[in-house]
Amino acid sequence: MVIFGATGDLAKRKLFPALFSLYMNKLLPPAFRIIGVGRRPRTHEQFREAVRKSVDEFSRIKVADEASWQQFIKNFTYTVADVTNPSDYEGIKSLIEGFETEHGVEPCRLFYLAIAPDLFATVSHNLKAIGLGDTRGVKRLIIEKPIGNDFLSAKEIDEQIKQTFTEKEIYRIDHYLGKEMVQNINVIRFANNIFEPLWNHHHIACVQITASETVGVEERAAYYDRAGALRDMVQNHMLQMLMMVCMEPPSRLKTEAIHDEKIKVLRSLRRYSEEEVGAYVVRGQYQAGILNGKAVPAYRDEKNVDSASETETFVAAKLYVDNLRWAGVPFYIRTGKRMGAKATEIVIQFKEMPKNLYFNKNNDLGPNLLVITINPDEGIHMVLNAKKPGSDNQIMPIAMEFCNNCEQGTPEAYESLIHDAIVGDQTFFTHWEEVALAWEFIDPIRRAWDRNLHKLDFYESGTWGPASAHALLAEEGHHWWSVTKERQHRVVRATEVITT
Ligand SMILES: NC(=O)C1=CN([C@@H]2O[C@H](COP(=O)(O)OP(=O)(O)OC[C@H]3O[C@@H](n4cnc5c(N)ncnc54)[C@H](OP(=O)(O)O)[C@@H]3O)[C@@H](O)[C@H]2O)C=CC1
Ligand SMILES: O=C1O[C@H](COP(=O)(O)O)[C@@H](O)[C@H](O)[C@H]1O
Repeated sequence: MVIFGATGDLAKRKLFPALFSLYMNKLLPPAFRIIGVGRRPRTHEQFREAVRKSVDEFSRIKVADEASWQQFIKNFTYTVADVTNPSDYEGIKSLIEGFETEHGVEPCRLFYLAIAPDLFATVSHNLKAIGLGDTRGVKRLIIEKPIGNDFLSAKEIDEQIKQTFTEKEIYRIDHYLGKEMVQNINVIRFANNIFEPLWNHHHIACVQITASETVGVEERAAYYDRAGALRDMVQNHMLQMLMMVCMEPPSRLKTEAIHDEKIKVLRSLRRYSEEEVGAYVVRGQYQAGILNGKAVPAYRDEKNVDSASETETFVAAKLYVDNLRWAGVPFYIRTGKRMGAKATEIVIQFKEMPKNLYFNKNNDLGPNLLVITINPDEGIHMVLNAKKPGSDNQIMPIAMEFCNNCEQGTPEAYESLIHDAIVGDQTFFTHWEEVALAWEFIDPIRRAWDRNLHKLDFYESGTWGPASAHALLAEEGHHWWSVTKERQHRVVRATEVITT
């Protein structure tokens, strides 16, 4: 595996720890080599020390003994190369071929582009020019999101990389698809007969998908201030979770069948014109506030952010999937930085009972909820109504709960995805058509905001987004649910969370 961008943030925080965990779980091939590439000069030793630091700091599996560490790290080498310079690929080529000859193995080459998307085409082109693009054995290209910054730029990148790699050789990472509970959505839906008959507009009132973060822009302003939350999170992760919830059962558990069903969801996703965007999509930017007892600055005061930046750090939207299954069901999505808690979760809110036999002055009969918690807690819980102990007809919500990661740690998303790329399973990678359709949905929203047709709202750090994000649901008589760990036996309204 050649990692372009081996001196960068992604390699440090995600790729090296994932590789180490795979190694410790005996999920790497018996003979492998990791070739790190970057422009910064590094000796092999310095590179290996950087990998060790990253594993110590970020890996879920820690180094337990020096002997196994040495066995692992001896497979890492580094070479300096500027990917825009074709002659710099000579060094990479000789390291690859040297390894293959030494071990007498057929080529099985994975090129991981942990670099900016505007370099994807250059690398693919240069790999082909040096003869690394047409191997006898296996070659695969692993690329990160976001691919391009709109449909046209993504298409251009795609056409260029396809001069070297076929669709079947391109592994587009959306790390949310590597998360255990995102992969579990299909199983929960298609392996439980109690859910599938209810999974439609007859029984579901609305679906809410939240991916909230407490972190701010951190060190990534150069990228983020240009991208914003719409491109950074909605175009990929949020729409991927939506597809997993909405897709029809695939004819079989094969990559193509699953991709086909996901693509159909995006084809049914209602598109908004630039003029309509204001009625369905809210954008926000964080202001200063208090998070975990600590004062945090406004987005505009963050390092390397333009002091008049209009970049959105929060998006909420009301989406519709216009097909027979989902006609009329609102899908509310929200994602943002510097929010009240780190939580990724999906709430399926079922319709109310047709008649309330338990009507009392408290009006305490709430809807049933199925909550899929993705991060940091992994699990599912169902919120049901039960009799309040000792009362006559008072009702209280109770939760039936399964925790996926309480007893033992589960693999990190990058572990699953790197492993899938090694064994050639594209199921949890994004097909080009998903990328294209997602951009076609996103582009008018972005254009409407660039034209300032709809205003940017502000929210205090540590809260749940601007008031307009709550109004979006109130119009339909809904409100955001918050069912996080601290409140697992109590269902509270998001509005209460703000005030508590
Ligand atoms: N960081 C994250 O959490 C996430 C990142 N991504 C995506 O991953 C990719 C990498 O992101 P990230 O690691 O954060 O970025 P960084 O800016 O931290 O790292 C960029 C890397 O690219 C290398 N690089 C840049 N230009 C060249 C060049 N001309 N020749 C060779 N190497 C070059 C740099 O190496 P050097 O300086 O040594 O040349 C560095 O290793 C991006 O596409 C990003 O969108 C996606 C999801 C999350
Ligand atoms: O891709 C991205 O995801 C992270 C959030 O990922 P998570 O696994 O911690 O939920 C986000 O912080 C980042 O901006 C974005 O590029």
